[in-house]
Amino acid sequence: MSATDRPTIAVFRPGDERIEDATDLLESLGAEPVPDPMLAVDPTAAEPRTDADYVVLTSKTGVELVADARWEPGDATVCAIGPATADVLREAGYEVDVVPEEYTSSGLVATLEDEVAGARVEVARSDHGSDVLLEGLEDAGAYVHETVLYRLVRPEESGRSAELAADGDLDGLCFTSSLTVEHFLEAADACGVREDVLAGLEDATVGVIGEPTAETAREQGIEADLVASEATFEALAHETLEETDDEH
Ligand SMILES: O=C(O)CCc1c[nH]c(Cc2[nH]c(Cc3[nH]c(Cc4[nH]c(CO)c(CC(=O)O)c4CCC(=O)O)c(CC(=O)O)c3CCC(=O)O)c(CC(=O)O)c2CCC(=O)O)c1CC(=O)O
Repeated sequence: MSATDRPTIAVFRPGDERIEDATDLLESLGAEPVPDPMLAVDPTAAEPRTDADYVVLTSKTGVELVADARWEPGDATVCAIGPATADVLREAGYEVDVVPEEYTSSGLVATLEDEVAGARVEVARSDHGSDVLLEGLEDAGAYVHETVLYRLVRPEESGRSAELAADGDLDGLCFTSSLTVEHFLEAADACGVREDVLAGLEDATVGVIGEPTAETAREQGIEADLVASEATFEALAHETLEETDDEH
């Protein structure tokens, strides 16, 4: 716990309004947020193909970039990986045709696999998107093309949360993607404290946004205490804080 007796919760969202929203939400729930952005966006200036039957968008960032480029979907079926991405599409004036029941790459594959045989599917996303989506759609018979709209990099100044974790001063962590886990541990390596961080996390609540992130954490030696009941930051924040309160 911090000097204020409020649980300290680290959050790693990109350093735009997403980290501000996350910080505001955690504060409103009674936590002391530790904002430590682990992702920065580096646009490539690439644009989605215009001849696709289906176009898949997997993030708010991707939507903002295509909207800025005044991308026109034409007759394509527009698919969003989850409700947050769908909301940003609608706010930008696009119609959203498909949102899977489970907000993950495999959830999208499950939703589309019966209808995409022979179709051209454009996947527009970052340079770190998972192969599950491309391979799953190809296995369903689609002609899949990926456009990398942006690269995701670790901000140089990131790492404050790793130092706190190494000292046992974090009560909870909210990991919002696989790369946030990897970059958090890279930051720990940069400070030479990986082993202390892993030990410090034993007493903290580790929350992750979805099963893909939980799997990455496991591969890196971090066992998640909870997987959010749906892939939204709101669910992740509430559930991580509840678990943190239960444990302290
Ligand atoms: O691991 C990486 O960082 C690179 C691959 C990657 C993972 N996430 C993003 C885009 C992105 N989303 C969020 C938060 C968030 N995730 C989801 C569902 C979701 N999206 C993906 C990837 O496309 C996955 C992984 C997968 O299934 O392969 C998942 C499942 C959850 C998981 O365990 O990762 C949603 C739902 C939605 O979009 O509607 C959200 C939004 C939640 C909300 O706003 O409430 C983030 C972090 C963040 O918002 O803090 C990111 C990374 C930043 C960005 O790209 O803008 C990617 C990149 C990609 O898809 O190419």
